[in-house]
Amino acid sequence: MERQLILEDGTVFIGEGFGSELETVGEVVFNTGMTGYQEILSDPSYCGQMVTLTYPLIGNYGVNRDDFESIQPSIKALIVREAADLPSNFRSELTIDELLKQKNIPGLAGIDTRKLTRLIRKHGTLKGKITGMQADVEEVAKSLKAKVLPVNQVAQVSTPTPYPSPGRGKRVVLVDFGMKHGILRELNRRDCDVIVVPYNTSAADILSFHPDGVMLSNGPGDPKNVPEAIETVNELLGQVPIFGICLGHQLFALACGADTFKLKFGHRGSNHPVKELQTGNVHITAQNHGYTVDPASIVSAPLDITHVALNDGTVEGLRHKTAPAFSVQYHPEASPGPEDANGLFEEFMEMMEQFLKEELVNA
Ligand SMILES: NC(=O)CC[C@H](N)C(=O)O
Repeated sequence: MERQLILEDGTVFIGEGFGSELETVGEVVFNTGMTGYQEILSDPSYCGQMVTLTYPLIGNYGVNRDDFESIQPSIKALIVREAADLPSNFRSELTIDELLKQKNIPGLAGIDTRKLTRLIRKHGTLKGKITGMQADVEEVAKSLKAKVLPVNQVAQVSTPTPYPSPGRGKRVVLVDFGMKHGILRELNRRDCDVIVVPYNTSAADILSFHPDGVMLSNGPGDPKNVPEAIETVNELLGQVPIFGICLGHQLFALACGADTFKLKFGHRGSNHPVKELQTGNVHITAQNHGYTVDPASIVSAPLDITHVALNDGTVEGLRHKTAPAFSVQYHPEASPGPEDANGLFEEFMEMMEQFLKEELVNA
């Protein structure tokens, strides 16, 4: 069925609807990964966003049982050049169309995704609506312009109650701001005894689990929309080793007195080069973020910049000057990949071990 994507600036893309027939409004962003559509559409950090994929053929290896990054995808819509309806892969269980129908997510195929991406790069992320052909373009564009998108996405995707993911090793409290399964998978692989807690858990409640370390997950939206978490991270500083990823990194920065701002069109893809300043090593990383830490604000914060993006020089990693705490803007858990930065989980394990030793010495 013919459907259209209307943007707030009045641009229209007419294509073929697939998946759900729902009408939907969201922030339109693009991801440049050549593979990984299943992980992208189930990454809770995309909550409230419509994602266009620049790779032209999506769905060609189907959807499998294992590669989801959350149980319930919270992406608003998927926009593609071509949706493959005959996937070919031994793991494939569903087509992309079947999955989107099952999860009630609209898809739009057959549009010029290159043109859409260039538009977003030029004007910055735009609000958009996927709707039927009868909609009045001018009216929709006007109402989109005036529309304020919801800001409570973290509350929507975080777990409502704590739950354990047991292991015999280090006890890690994982604060769930919209966690990708990949983070839990990496901690479990290292035999961590993980307790996943809601985003608004207090520092006292986190410490009551006697953790060896605290992990701050990725998540959707503006980090400034979760002030309670900034407060919590601030209280935890110095008391327990902390490792933050993406939204967790931004919350860590804000908790240390630094600032964040919104990028024009963000970083979303699987091949973003990041340089580690100390060694000069470059890692190719998976990224998905619209906000970033302001480097000018770090000068007066107790933080060192450890990593920078090679494409645009933005901050990609931070370390606290005195407390055992560090964070990265990119995704060491990869999912879909690449896995260059996976060693950061080892660094976290070592940091927890070191902290424990120092505590024993000082006891
Ligand atoms: N993947 C993430 O955690 C994204 C963080 C934040 N929502 C941003 O867009 O910058």
